[in-house]
Amino acid sequence: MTTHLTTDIAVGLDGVTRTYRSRAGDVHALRGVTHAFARGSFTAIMGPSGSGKSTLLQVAAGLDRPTRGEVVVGGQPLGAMNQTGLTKLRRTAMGFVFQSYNLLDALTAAENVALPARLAGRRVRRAAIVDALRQVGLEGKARRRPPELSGGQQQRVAIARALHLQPEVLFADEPTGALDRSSGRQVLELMRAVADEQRQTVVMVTHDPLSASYAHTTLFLEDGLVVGRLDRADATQIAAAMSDLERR
Ligand SMILES: Nc1ncnc2c1ncn2[C@@H]1O[C@H](COP(=O)(O)OP(=O)(O)OP(=O)(O)O)[C@@H](O)[C@H]1O
Repeated sequence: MTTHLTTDIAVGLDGVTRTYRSRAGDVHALRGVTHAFARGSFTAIMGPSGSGKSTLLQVAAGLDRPTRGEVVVGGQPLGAMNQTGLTKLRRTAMGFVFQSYNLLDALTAAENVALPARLAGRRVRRAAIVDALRQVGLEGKARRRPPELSGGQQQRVAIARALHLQPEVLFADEPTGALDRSSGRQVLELMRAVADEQRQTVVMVTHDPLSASYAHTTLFLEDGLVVGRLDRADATQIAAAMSDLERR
């Protein structure tokens, strides 16, 4: 992967393997994954349990190092970075959203959104916080604390927190896993809008074909390899591809 080709690639994986060594033997969680996540794309990652989805997300986000291969985020190869550099890049270039919202109950929504920037020692602009909350449709809830918000609203605060530093890429692991259908839909529509309107890049692990149908592209993992891909597919097509995989 040469630098002049990476300008429109938010996250690039080149021959990535990840082997966990354990007393019971080696576990090959990723066996050689090469994929370019284009800037402004929304990609869902699906696959049977144990196929390597979480490992892929962790390695792409620099939370875990590949055994072999290279990960490039925003044009920067992660392999060449030390822990301090990686932490800095994660704070500025990446946002994270998980099934559990990980908000602090003692802080208001606005303070939760501002927290990563504060931890990174950055100046927090009030206007940027208001913008981030507006982007997720919560401009009127800035002073509420998480216990005073619904699950869907809390997840949207978590997304505002992830987006407020304008990261290159938003990584999401089962972001709607704890939400009812209608709140889940709002969160998925929001992530799609983030990609379509802000040209930010979203990579989401999910078990749910309906969630995956909000993405532009679904990648299918099996046994540590990307074994398939669907573009602009609906939930029925994605579910059919998943059951084919699980039947093999
Ligand atoms: N820390 C670890 N040590 C040893 N093996 C691990 C470790 N983490 C994951 N694995 C193994 O690596 C493989 C891939 O795991 P991973 O969690 O990436 O799969 P997944 O597709 O996210 O699964 P699920 O859908 O069940 O969350 C599995 O066989 C798992 O048991």
